[in-house]
Amino acid sequence: MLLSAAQMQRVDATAVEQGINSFELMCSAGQAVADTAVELLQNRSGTFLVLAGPGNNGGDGAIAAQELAGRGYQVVVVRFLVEAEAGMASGNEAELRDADRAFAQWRGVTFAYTLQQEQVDQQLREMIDQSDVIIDALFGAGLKRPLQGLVAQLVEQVNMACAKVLAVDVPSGLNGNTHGVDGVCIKADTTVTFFLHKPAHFLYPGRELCGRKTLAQIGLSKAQLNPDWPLCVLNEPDFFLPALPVLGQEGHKFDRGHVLVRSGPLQSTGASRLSAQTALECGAGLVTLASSNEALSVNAAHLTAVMLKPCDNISQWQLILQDQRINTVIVGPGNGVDAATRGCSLAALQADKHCVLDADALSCWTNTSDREQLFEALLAARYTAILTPHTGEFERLFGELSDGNDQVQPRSRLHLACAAARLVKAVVVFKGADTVIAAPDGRSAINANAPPWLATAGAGDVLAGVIASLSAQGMSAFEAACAGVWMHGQAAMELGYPMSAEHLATRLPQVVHALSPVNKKGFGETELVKR
Ligand SMILES: NC(=O)C1=CN([C@@H]2O[C@H](COP(=O)(O)OP(=O)(O)OC[C@H]3O[C@@H](n4cnc5c(N)ncnc54)[C@H](O)[C@@H]3O)[C@@H](O)[C@H]2O)[C@@H](O)CC1
Ligand SMILES: Nc1ncnc2c1ncn2[C@@H]1O[C@H](COP(=O)(O)OP(=O)(O)O)[C@@H](O)[C@H]1O
Ligand SMILES: [K+]
Repeated sequence: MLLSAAQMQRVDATAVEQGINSFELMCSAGQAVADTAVELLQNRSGTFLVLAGPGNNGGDGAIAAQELAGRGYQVVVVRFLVEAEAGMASGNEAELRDADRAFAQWRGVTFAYTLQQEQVDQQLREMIDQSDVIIDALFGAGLKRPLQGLVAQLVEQVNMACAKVLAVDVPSGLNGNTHGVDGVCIKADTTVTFFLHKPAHFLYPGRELCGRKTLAQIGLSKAQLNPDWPLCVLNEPDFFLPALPVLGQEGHKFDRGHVLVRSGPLQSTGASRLSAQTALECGAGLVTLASSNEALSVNAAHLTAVMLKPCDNISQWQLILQDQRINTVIVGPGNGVDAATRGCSLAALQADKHCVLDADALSCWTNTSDREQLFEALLAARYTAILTPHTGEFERLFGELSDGNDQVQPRSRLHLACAAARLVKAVVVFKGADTVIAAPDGRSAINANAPPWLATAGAGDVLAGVIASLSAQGMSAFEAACAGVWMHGQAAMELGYPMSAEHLATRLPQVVHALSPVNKKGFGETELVKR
């Protein structure tokens, strides 16, 4: 599970309400920072510089300093305080007291600066240049505004320094609520976080700014979580494995679903074939490609196990949709940005099928009344549809969205995907380097296993295919989308760079195979007991 900075602060407060000593939490956090800092030195001797901010993030830094000094390392501490404490204080005196207690335990020298000071001076510059590991304990969950003045300059100096940088909780400047950076931010080699990661650690730019991520347990537990918080997870197999398709011993191919894919016209049939082929190879029982008569022979020349059906107009499409055995439909890949794609998308949504709308089925709603028609059909659909937009498609479809939480500005891809999912009651797979999968009930997942070479022509068509395949085999829309996105990234990782969408489509079945519980079950074996 992932928690925003605000939720983490709530966890902290709940812990205190439940009788957990907040200073002990800080001591555990500081010790974890020290452990990670030592690892960064890689068994060499060296100097640590702790840059400590005015809040509890700085307190963690002070505890780490004392711990490191106790282990015999040379440590320099610089504390940045608010000049007029009363005017600038966070208002939470208990938090300030913990940080002050931490500094009271620090036995070494503290160089004190005020945040109002205008420039990084020579002394500070030298301390940065002479250190081997810089511990960034400036700001964590309590960051309220962009870094300015002295700290902004300081961050720029640190980012240019040769020292390794260890960020405490988050790299200072990364906002744990908006998940973004407004202005400058520390670029860390390693980030140590406590209890649970934040979405900002896995969304860009945070994912890159954090460097390696480590998680330390400091005495918090599920007992401090609010069960009403919508689930946000890192998309990993543990999350979707229990939902993967299970095959009955006497199962029929129709038990594993029948996927219908709408082909593009003669000059653009490849995309839908990639989707269809992937859907079949990832386990769907049957796949049919509905193709115009003029494209039929081109499609036929490339397909064997995927079936073909002629379909020249919306009436024929609706007739095909009447087949009750077809349980899942893909519309969009290579289909064309036109009225026919709009009509076929609406008909699919109205036909009580699981629907994956991708590519042109997301781009063809060019005016407001078109979009309203789509949104109405999505809201009325019997099954939760799955939309798979990349950034351009998302912006065309959803434009300016409000997620009802206007205090969090600017909104990240996570906020936008969740808002879109809620608006149209569909699962939204917001594709990118940090693909977000959002469900209408507020659940969300951030995917982090996809390598950059996955961005290749046709990769999206393959993704639509695997998601539809899993959906056809009985997985819920959200779980099918999460599993499909992860498997897609994993297949690309296994292939390595360079890679084409065709390679991806042929590799995906191996990923499904490796994860599927059915391959561990030993079907077809007859146990013969001899006495
Ligand atoms: N369970 C938890 O949540 C725990 C949290 N701990 C630490 O506590 C941190 C959160 O502490 P706080 O809530 O005190 O917050 P921070 O220490 O992140 O910062 C708050 C202080 O910074 C000031 N400030 C915020 N943005 C500023 C800006 N742009 N320029 C100048 N000043 C700014 C605020 O006025 C306030 O004084 C976490 O990040 C973590 O490191 C740990 O001590 C262990 C337990
Ligand atoms: N930098 C990146 N790192 C990892 N995955 C990426 C990156 N950029 C794009 N992707 C993924 O590549 C796929 C591209 O899909 P899409 O944009 O629909 O391409 P196409 O339309 O060519 O099929 C998506 O799954 C997306 O999440
Ligand atoms: K920090």
